Amino acid sequence: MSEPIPSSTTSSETSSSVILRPRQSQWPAISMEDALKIVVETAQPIISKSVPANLVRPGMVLYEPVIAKNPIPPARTSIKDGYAVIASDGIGDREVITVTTAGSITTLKVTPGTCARVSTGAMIPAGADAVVQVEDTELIKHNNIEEQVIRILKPPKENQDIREIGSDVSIGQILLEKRCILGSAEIGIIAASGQRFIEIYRKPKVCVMSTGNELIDWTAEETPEGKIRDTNRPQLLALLNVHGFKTIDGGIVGDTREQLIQSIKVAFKFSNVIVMSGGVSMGEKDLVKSVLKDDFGFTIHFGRVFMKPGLPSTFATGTYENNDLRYIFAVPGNPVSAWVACQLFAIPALRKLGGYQNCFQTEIKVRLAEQIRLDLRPEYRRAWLSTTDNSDKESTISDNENIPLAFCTSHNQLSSFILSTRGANLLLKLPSKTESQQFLKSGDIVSALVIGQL
Ligand SMILES: Nc1nc2c(c(=O)[nH]1)N[C@H]1C(S)=C(S)[C@@H](COP(=O)(O)OP(=O)(O)OC[C@H]3O[C@@H](n4cnc5c(N)ncnc54)[C@H](O)[C@@H]3O)O[C@H]1N2
Ligand code: MOO
Repeated sequence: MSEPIPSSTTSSETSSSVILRPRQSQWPAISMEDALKIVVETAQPIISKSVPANLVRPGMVLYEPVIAKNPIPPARTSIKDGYAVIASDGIGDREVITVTTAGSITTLKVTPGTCARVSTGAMIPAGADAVVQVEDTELIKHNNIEEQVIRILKPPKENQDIREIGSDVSIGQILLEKRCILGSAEIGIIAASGQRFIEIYRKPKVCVMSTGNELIDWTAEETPEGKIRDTNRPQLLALLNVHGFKTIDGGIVGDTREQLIQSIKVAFKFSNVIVMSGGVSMGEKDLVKSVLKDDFGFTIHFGRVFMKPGLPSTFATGTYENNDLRYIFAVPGNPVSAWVACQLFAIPALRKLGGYQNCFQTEIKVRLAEQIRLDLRPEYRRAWLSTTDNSDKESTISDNENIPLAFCTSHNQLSSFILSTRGANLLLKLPSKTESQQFLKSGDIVSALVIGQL
């Protein structure tokens, strides 16, 4: 856990009194590596809850393994539409003594020289030990309604085309491991397991609020002079929803200590995590860190991170009213910084809280489609992956050319330029510039975080 640089400032000095504000940030700009380590080490999964099996949904994470309550299949069933026979009878004519279709039961027994007509999925009648598919038979006698005698044309082998009880899954078998993330396949497996209740990790509820006197709601018909539309709140609510988290809209909060305190208190009534944007830098109205530290007594784990965009990103935790740990991600107000910082810090923490084993975005190697001027800070540049397929010229291209190309979404990558987020499915991880390296060339290979559908 990193502590702020010792400072002689008091709580009143970090208030709105502009003449007293510190002229240098009190918060060391820690490395991205340290910040991410702090975030995932601090975030601890919340408790579990039991949900009826028919209410499990994609994205839920298992708190306990799912165990088979019944064997699959639960009875000996036919794999084919055909005839259940006694294998040792070999080829020849058989009297059809009964019929079983999927879901029906017969008490009749197949005896030498007889057979039962069966459908795929039907129970095999007692006595039979093989199924002969209809294609390998011939109809010999019928009464215009029912088959009476059929001929087996190919010698059957014992157990042919029969699924034995429990041959797919036995009782007590672990079907899904603890921490498994449920998708459509896993939901099907849960349905087959016979379990009626499933224990899952409780997902955190996240309140999203925007701070700033300049903000008006994005639904407003007009933008009054001096105001701007609150874009961060809808953007971050949607981002969190895409990642499967339940969100609460905390609205717009004015830049006063009282309004911040009041809004955070209300948010804590409904959520254990707050993502708030704005008010974390050096301006006289940037009160968020001070409110969290001085009014809520929260620990500020970091107040700046040496990265771009998102330098003043802040992460704080503390308890409020009960002993549950509350988490606050205070991301910068610039829309791009807010979006990137939420992806980099809040999403991994929320995934950890929700029981996910792998909290971070998938990282891939990409080839730069253009030259990039490096920044003093390590940068997360918005980009999209080319889907050009090179498979037809595989033998003529080098290994590097096989690495997919990434195009920056725009040349303008300022943190205020919201269009730089448009279409981005990657965040390129660019290193800081050095004396010897000021640029990356077109064709250079860099790592990138996957943040959208490829
Ligand atoms: N003297 C310094 N000034 C600034 C520094 C610094 O280190 N020293 N850091 C800069 C960096 S980097 C960033 S990023 C911004 C972040 O500042 P804040 O988090 O305090 O954000 P605000 O000042 O409240 O707003 C910044 C910018 O974004 C607009 N904004 C805010 N909220 C929203 C919203 N919900 N929707 C749309 N736009 C929003 C706001 O109007 C400002 O234009 O600080 C730099 N300054
Ligand atoms: O870090 Mo700020 O987000 O560069 O603009």
